Amino acid sequence: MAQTATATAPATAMTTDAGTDIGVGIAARAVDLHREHGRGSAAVRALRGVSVAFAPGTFTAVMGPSGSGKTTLLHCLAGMDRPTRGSVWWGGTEVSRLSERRLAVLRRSRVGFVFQAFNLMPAMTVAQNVELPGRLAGERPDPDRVVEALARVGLAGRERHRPGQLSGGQQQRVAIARALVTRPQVLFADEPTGALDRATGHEILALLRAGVDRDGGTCVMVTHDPVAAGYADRVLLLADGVVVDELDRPTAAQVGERLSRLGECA
Ligand SMILES: Nc1ncnc2c1ncn2[C@@H]1O[C@H](COP(=O)(O)OP(=O)(O)OP(=O)(O)O)[C@@H](O)[C@H]1O
Repeated sequence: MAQTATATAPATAMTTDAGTDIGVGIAARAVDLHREHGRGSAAVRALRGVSVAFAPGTFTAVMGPSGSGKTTLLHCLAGMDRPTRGSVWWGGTEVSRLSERRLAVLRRSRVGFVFQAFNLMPAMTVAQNVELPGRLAGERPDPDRVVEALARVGLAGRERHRPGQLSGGQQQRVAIARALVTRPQVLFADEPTGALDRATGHEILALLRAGVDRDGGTCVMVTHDPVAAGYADRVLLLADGVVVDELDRPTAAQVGERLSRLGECA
């Protein structure tokens, strides 16, 4: 794709599929997002017109049945996948129109991503893992930032350990520090507690919640777990590639109930 000038977001309030007015102060948003995987008769319409906005300083959980498009939405929002149609914005920047090169540079500084499986390099130290994305981008590591990022996730003093010397929860903390080291506008997390036991999962969720409450970050998390979704300010429910419902300040019980209703409809 040709390199394009940075476009400016329209200064109008917007509405999600569920009809909630989000307003103009947004960290990220999707506008009429469509994503088709494959072509012709084998094509799968993973997203079929998702419009949603994420206000700064909020924690959103994305839920829905298997195959409803959660990961596809997260990847499009994080600039890791390109929508077939529609647009993705980070603040006033239209991400979906950027060249690959500009997108890669911007993605490094503006968003962080945490995976279920931690994705750490076992032969590297904790500090080297946190520095790695910057090094791959040709940047000189800033040791103070690495130390600060590790302190924020409760791992001060663990810089020289290897991932194999840490528990699963601590490894996920390293992955979160790696995602936060550039102080991104939005942290995206795909099932960040999926590989952890319940107690450790709660520690990670509390950490994500603190990143929003204490540091003013914005977090968007895919999860299958209603208890995890209970940490969020808002839950978006996806089914068949569209947002079908939205819950504000949800309890785990409310989320579970809506999910089972969705399951009955599926
Ligand atoms: N690379 C791909 N090629 C073809 N189809 C894909 C690809 N990625 C996803 N899909 C399809 O798109 C649809 C949405 O997938 P997606 O992974 O976004 O759903 P999900 O809600 O995250 O599912 P799960 O909860 O099982 O992880 C599914 O039907 C899936 O099979």
